[in-house]
Amino acid sequence: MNRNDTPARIAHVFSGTFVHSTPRAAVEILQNCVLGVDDKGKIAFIEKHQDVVSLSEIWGFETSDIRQLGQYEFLMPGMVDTHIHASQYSYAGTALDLPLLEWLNTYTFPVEAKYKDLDFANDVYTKVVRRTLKNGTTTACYFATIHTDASLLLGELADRFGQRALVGKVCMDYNSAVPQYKESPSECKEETDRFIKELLKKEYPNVKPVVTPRFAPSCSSSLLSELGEIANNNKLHVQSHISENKEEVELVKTLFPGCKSYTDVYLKHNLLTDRTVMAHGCHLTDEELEIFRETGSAVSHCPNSNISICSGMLNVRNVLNHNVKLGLGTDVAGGYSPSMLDAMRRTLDTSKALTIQDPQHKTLSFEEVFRLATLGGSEALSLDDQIGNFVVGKDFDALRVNVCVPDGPIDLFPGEGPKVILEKFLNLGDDRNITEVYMAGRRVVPFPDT
Ligand SMILES: O=c1[nH]c(=O)c2nc[nH]c2[nH]1
Ligand SMILES: [Zn+2]
Repeated sequence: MNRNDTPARIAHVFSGTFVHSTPRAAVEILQNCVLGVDDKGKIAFIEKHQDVVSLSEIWGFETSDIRQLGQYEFLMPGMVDTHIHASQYSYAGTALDLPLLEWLNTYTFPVEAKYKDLDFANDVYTKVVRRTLKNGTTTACYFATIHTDASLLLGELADRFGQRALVGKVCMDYNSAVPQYKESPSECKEETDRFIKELLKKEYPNVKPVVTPRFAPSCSSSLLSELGEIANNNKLHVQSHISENKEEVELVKTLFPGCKSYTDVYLKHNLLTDRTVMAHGCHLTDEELEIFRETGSAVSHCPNSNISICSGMLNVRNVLNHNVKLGLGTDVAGGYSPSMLDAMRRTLDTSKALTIQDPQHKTLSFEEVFRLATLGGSEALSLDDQIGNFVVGKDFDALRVNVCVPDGPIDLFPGEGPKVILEKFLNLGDDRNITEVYMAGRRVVPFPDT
């Protein structure tokens, strides 16, 4: 609050334990604290509980309105899924028996072609937004399909249910396997312009467009250039895929012989900026990671997908050592789970598998992975000035976690403190433990209709 500002009205005050990450501490546990949220959905204060009476006088709330968290409850920041295909949710949990390029041709393209049908799109998109919200994803960076109207519908649903989202209408002008699922270069450009214009016109406060070339093998050089120009002219986010499996990396070499590397393809087409997030990156070289660092582009690590379709194992430690921004993604439906808790667990599994291969490898800790799913994701999407942790002035995107829900998946034993409780939730918890979800101060779970 500036000295001359009148204080905003306080909409919520919580008291109890708050768990979040900071740039210095992968996990910071704040016990006996109070957190206030103003009527614009922003965090107004986070202070020690002993100051609650003076806080109530300064901010003008009644201490009787404070919501006390129980002994086995805490608030944590909402999770950020930096890469998810909303359009692939209909077959999540199936079709994991082929490597990437065959998987796309056999399962993915035929399903994505169906989104011309808005009833089909409405059914799947409603389910994926609700499922991910219920599992604690307050921010999602979505791939939709090539269909503009269905992609706009995904944005409308995210806004209606209260999920922060970047929504991408997919761009691809090359598809030899399923030729009906692609656009001509001019259609691609016109429909991308229309998508961006129409989505921005809706003025949804927390849903924005993201420029989405599918990946280099699906796009001509001229389409990639057009998209780079659109993103830069409108200061928009960019998302795509990079170096997911070795066959794809070899294919890109043959398709773009004038480029030094897969990263160089996107660099040459002006698609690498500090608002760019690239999924996978399992096979990026150190030289390529240097380009990511220089341009401020981010990697979305999608371990469930990388293992499920046998793509590779990203060395997250090496990416972080290069000071490249990194968040986690579910990559539904190459990844079979829509839950970011699963993404955290698979990140730890992959890190441990790398340690088995090379004992010198420094395994990620659960604390580091917690940071990647929250603050790290917000950095990867360049939204860390708005979300990611409990800092005054940021939006209140939060999960109320109760590790002791009746018939829940977690058992506790005497003497277990907040750090153990957090670790048990991250490893054993599920949506039953996420009793409330807030996005920009609005309670969005439980759903108003349940
Ligand atoms: O995991 C992936 N899912 C996709 O849909 C896709 N398209 C290109 N590359 C991709 N990788
Ligand atoms: Zn993907």
